[in-house]
Order: sequence, then C-alpha cells, then structure tokens
Amino acid sequence: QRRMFTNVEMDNSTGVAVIKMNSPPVNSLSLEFLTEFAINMEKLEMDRGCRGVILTSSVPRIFSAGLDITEMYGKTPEHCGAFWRAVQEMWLKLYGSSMITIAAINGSSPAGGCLMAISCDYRIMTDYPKYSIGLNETKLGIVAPFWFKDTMINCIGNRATEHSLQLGLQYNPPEALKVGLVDQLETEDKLMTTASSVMSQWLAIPDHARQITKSMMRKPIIDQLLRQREADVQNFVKFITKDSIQKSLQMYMEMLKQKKG
Ligand SMILES: CCCCCCC/C=C/C(=O)SCCNC(=O)CCNC(=O)[C@H](O)C(C)(C)COP(=O)(O)OP(=O)(O)OC[C@H]1O[C@@H](n2cnc3c(N)ncnc32)[C@H](O)[C@@H]1OP(=O)(O)O
Repeated sequence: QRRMFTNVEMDNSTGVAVIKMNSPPVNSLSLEFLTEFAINMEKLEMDRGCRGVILTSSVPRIFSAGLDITEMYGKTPEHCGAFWRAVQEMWLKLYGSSMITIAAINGSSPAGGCLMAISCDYRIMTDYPKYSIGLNETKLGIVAPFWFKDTMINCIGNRATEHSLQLGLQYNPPEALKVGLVDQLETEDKLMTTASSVMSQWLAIPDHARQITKSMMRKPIIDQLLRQREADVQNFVKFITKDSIQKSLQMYMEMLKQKKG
C-alpha cells in the first residue's frame, strides 16, 4: 500500500481544506511527499467548492524539516533531477495557487519548510521559544536558488533577505514576527481557531479581485522559473552532485546524528 504523507480534510460548509503534513519524525520533504503534496494541491485547485487551504503539521514540534537531505546525498543525477522537479512542482502549486493559503506553523520550519510557509498568503506561528524558521541553506554549504530567494524577498524585503540568506538565519517566533517572516503569533491551543478566523476575513474578499491581485504580485517570479525550469534542474543536479557539496551534506547529516546522541 502507498504511504500517505499528508491528510486533507475538506469542510464543504466553509470551502476550506486543512492539509496536515504527517510524515514523522520531521516531515522532511521526500520525492514521494512532494509528489503527493502537489497532487493534493492540484485536486483542491480544481475543486470549485474549495476557496482556502490551511497548511499545518500533525508531527509534534515540527512544521517541516525542509527538503529530505537523503534525497540529495549519494543519489544518481537522474534521481536528483526528478527530486528537484518535484520541489519545483510543490512550489509552483503552492505559490501559484489561486486559493487563499494560510500556514499554521506549529513547529520548527527550516529551509524547504520555511519555503512552504512563505509561499502561503499568511503565516501564524506558535509562540514557543524553541521553534525556529528560516532559510538556513548556507549553513549546509548549499545555496538557496533564485526562486527561494525571491519568495523570501516578496515576504520580508531585499535587505532582510540578504542578511538572512547569507547568514542562514533561523528566527525564533518573536524574531520572525519582527522581521515579517510571520504575520502573527499564537498559543499552541489557539493556533487552528485563529487560522480559521483569519481565513474568514480573507474569504470575505471577492475571489476574482483577490486572485488577480495575488497573481499580479507573484507571476513575475513564477514565470521566471517556468521559462528556465529545465536549466534550473540541470543547475541543481550539477551543483548537488559535486564532491565538495556531497561532503558538506554528509557532514551536516553526521552533525544532526551527533546532536541527537
Ligand atoms: C543550485 C543548488 C540549489 C540547492 C538548493 C537546496 C535547497 C535545500 C533546501 C532544504 O530544505 S535542505 C534541508 C534543510 N533542513 C535542515 O537543515 C533541518 C535539519 N534538521 C533539524 O534541524 C532538526 O532535525 C529539526 C528539524 C529541528 C528537528 O529536530 P529534532 O531534535 O526534533 O529531531 P532530530 O533528532 O534532529 O531528527 C530526527 C531524524 O530526522 C532526521 N532529519 C532531520 N532533518 C532531516 C532532513 N531535512 N532530511 C532528512 N532527514 C532529516 C535526523 O537526521 C534524524 O534521523 P535519525 O538520526 O533518527 O536517523
């Protein structure tokens, strides 16, 4: 039987779906996870009754640990290419969605997890000091591609993005609120009710006007990736399969295991 990485609950009375990422231990974004996620987004997009999506996690303390590092380490160029196409597809479906998307960030959210959150329209994060969020790619010795960077710029602006990306910063909830990476903090127990009430405010806006406005803001970056999608894949494969980058990923994974021990 095929494993399910996400649970989707659609409320037909409100037109709002809740997608819960459910891939313990850390909701890392594997090829299969990303493929399932993109299919779910596409199904909801085609469902005329669905106007909004709340993205959250059912794994305690983790929103998503980002891209699954094991998909990028010791794999063939063909596998790396397929993986990167799935990463692109996840982002295109989420950032380009015509639905209202709200991230209810109930745990840590580094790198690709942060990308998912900043690809939504609004972010509410649990105010727990140990949680963190940010694009920390440089800490792994890798470089966030232009569409990660541009999504971040559209969220927090140019200067804060440059600072954040060069240093691979991960922000705790109050810091994330201050820099604009999240829009609101909430206690764990009220996170989902607050997400639903924010959703109601957004649902009050006529869809066509909101959708055109959203597209106007996001289309330039989306089009840029669509124009050079295959070149972006080849660039990723060339970069990630370099010996020096493979070594960095290996050291990072060893560091994660040591931290645990
Ligand atoms: C042109 C080239 C462009 C290249 C661009 C590439 C863009 C890359 C984007 C990414 O998303 S890279 C991934 C970045 N992610 C991280 O840095 C997160 C790393 N993980 C953590 O910081 C922590 O695990 C956590 C998420 C804060 C959770 O901490 P916790 O203490 O609760 O759990 P751990 O014991 O650390 O982890 C449990 C288990 O999970 C494994 N793991 C963690 N993260 C990942 C991951 N991203 N991919 C794969 N596996 C992961 C970890 O090693 C542990 O494994 P075991 O020891 O149990 O086997």
